[in-house]
Amino acid sequence: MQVTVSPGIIKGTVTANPSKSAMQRAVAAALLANGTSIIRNPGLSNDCLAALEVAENLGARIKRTDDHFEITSNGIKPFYDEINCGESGLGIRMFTPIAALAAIPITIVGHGSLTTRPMHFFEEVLPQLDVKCTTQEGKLPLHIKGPLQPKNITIDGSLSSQFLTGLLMAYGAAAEDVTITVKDLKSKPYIALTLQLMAHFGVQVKEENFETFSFGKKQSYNATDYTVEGDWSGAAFLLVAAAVAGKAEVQHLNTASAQSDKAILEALEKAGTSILPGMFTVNIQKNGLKAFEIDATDCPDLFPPLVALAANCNGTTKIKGVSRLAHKESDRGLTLQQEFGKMGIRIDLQGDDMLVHGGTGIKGAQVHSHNDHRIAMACAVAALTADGPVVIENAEAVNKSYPEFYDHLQLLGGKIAVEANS
Ligand SMILES: O=C(O)C1=C[C@@H](OP(=O)(O)O)[C@@H](O)[C@H](O)C1
Ligand SMILES: C=C(OP(=O)(O)O)C(=O)O
Repeated sequence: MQVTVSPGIIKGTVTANPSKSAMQRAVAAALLANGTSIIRNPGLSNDCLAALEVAENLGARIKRTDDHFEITSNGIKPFYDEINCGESGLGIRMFTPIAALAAIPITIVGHGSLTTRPMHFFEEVLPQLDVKCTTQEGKLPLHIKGPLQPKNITIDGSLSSQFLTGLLMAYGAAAEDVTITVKDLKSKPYIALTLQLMAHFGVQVKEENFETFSFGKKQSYNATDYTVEGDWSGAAFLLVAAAVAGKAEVQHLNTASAQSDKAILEALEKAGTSILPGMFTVNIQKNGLKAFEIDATDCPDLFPPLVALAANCNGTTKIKGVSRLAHKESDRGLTLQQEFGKMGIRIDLQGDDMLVHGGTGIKGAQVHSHNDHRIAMACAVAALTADGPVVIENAEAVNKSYPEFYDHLQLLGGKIAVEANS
């Protein structure tokens, strides 16, 4: 699919899409519980749909109604010996330890960008928990055979927090008097989100300095009612769109959320935009933009909207944490440099820093998403202040996290033409 975004003014109100990070965790917790859980405001992005399918294959029964999902489960009772996590990094890293709670051999597959992302962590860590595990030279497919036995263990958290999320979720159903110790954990707020979600489903973990995670007496997940929060990661693009090209109100955003990407507010403030955050609404307005400095090590998904913002700020913006981007849906430091380069914006990558030379004028161009949803969305936002239309190839990549994205941008006045069969 090819989408053309023309320069224009942003004005209007929109409701944030549901957070895929929250939804995927809730589906996993509902699978681990006994009974029927209700998930309200459910996400329907590809990553969320993949999580629902995995939960079904691991034993849950799922009923979809107009506005919620009912997930009925009796713990991990796989119907099949294979699960498919689609393109979701969180999905595979969270559901692998969960699937390993079962005693049968299970093959775990995925497609697209997921087939190139690193999984060697499992080969190193799962055998320490009595799970046999093989990969294809550190990549998919994974073959596992449990049952996983929670034990005291020390892991490396520097590549991704998602492996720890998976272990925490699985330990929640089976652990007794054990501790997970983590060295050099990155993306810490995502772990706060995991612990918050586990607590909502009745499982408590004692966390200290994001280094030790202790489980006391054996616990079990309670089936419950859960409403998925609005997604700060997707909304960040809309907030930046307003900051560079007009004004907007984005509703259903919890400013007290554990989501890491609410840090977009800090960047917008540093760039000098005018923000009015309510508890569940953010109003944002263009207001003379200046280059800024921010550390995005713990909120790596913000790089693409931050680059779209920085391209519009006079001066050189410095964003720290670029090494975190190498193993996302694309090598995002490089793809941002390449695609924004086509639009006339120079980006330098210096060690762990990204330098965006903004305020030099954005040019209309033909760009490519590299099958990375956040690259497609960043280019669409950059187009709003370009000197001509920006044509985005492989624009359907947004379906991974935010299928409503182009509709939402249009609701805010974005001029968008979609060509289905290019
Ligand atoms: O737990 C999660 O929901 C996520 C964690 C982050 O990954 P890392 O921990 O690998 O940074 C983030 O980039 C990803 O989009 C979603
Ligand atoms: C990296 C992302 O997701 P995941 O790692 O879950 O595939 C993302 O949504 O940008």
